[in-house]
Amino acid sequence: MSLPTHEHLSVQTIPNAGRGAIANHHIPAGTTILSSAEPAAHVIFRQYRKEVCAHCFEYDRGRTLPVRDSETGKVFSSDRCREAWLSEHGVLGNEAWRALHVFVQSKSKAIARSSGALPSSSMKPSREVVERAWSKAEEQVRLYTWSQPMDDASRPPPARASNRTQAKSLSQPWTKHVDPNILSYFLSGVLFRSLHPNHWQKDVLCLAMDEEPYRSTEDLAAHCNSFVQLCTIVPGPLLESCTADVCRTLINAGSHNAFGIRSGSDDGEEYAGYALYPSASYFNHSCTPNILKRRVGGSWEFVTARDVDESEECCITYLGGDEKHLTVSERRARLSETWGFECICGRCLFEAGSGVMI
Ligand SMILES: C[S@@+](CC[C@H](N)C(=O)[O-])C[C@H]1O[C@@H](n2cnc3c(N)ncnc32)[C@H](O)[C@@H]1O
Repeated sequence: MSLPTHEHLSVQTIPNAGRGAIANHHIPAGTTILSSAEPAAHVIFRQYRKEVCAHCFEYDRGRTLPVRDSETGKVFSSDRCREAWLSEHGVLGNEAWRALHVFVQSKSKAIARSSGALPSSSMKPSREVVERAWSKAEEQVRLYTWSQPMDDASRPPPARASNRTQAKSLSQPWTKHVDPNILSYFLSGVLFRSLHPNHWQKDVLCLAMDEEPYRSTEDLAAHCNSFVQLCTIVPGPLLESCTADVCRTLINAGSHNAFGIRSGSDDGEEYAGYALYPSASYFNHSCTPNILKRRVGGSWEFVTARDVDESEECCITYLGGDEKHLTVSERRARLSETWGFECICGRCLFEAGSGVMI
């Protein structure tokens, strides 16, 4: 695994903030220092599925977009976006999205009843509980795979699987609750892993990982169930990429690195989903950022907000526009709640240490 290098930026260690993006040289205001590639994984939340373009993420104030692919359920801003999306995902990708669409449609009544959410406790699961849940999910996948007609003689048999255990496994709760948002996020990442194995290895596996990403035991169960369900849905050639390791990486990386898919470029009101952009994930947060980000289609551009000195850290803001005016303690509380860190940017250190109300 290697860290990315850019014309304007190097990735370096930042005291108490992991790694960050440092300017290689003086950069004048208004310079585009980075354009991200397409996301490695993303989700457009189900309630926005008719309003956000699956290719360029355009959202037009709730307008239903004009081009719809009835087989995958995706909508697009234009035929061009649809064509680009189809060629990007290839035959296998199309087949997988079609299969997911059929599965979700078949569960739509149950999804509507539960509104996609499990009743939630506030208990964060311990690491031991997390490991146990994922081992169980992997076992369920093995049992399911074993119960299917063999089209692949190389599949390993599950350990100690009696017919009774198999039958029991197949009637487990993982078949009942369906979360289309998690399924969609997983599938996009599994496809990326399958279509771009080098980028997965080089770019995704280097990201900062959240080792405790689950908000509650129900949240953990929803992710494990989605993994099992996805294994029963995806076409055979994708199974190699549809593993617990891949899905867990997607969760752990997404938790610390994902960008919101919002209306407008930066501070939009509607939160319609999120996406993982590995090359753009080395920008730390500052409450007085020197870098502005703007969405260009399905990617992001990063532009210097002012002159940046050689060796200065380049930072964006993780806060929304309306959050800039909060006090230091309010900003820190938001960042801690959403991102899990105590902000040590210059503004926070100054305000926290200078008698400004905290
Ligand atoms: C998108 S990543 C940024 C790159 C990351 N530092 C790395 O090593 O890959 C976000 C994580 O960086 C750290 N971070 C970013 N901004 C920070 C700040 N202002 N203060 C402290 N930690 C910060 C937090 O751990 C946060 O979860």
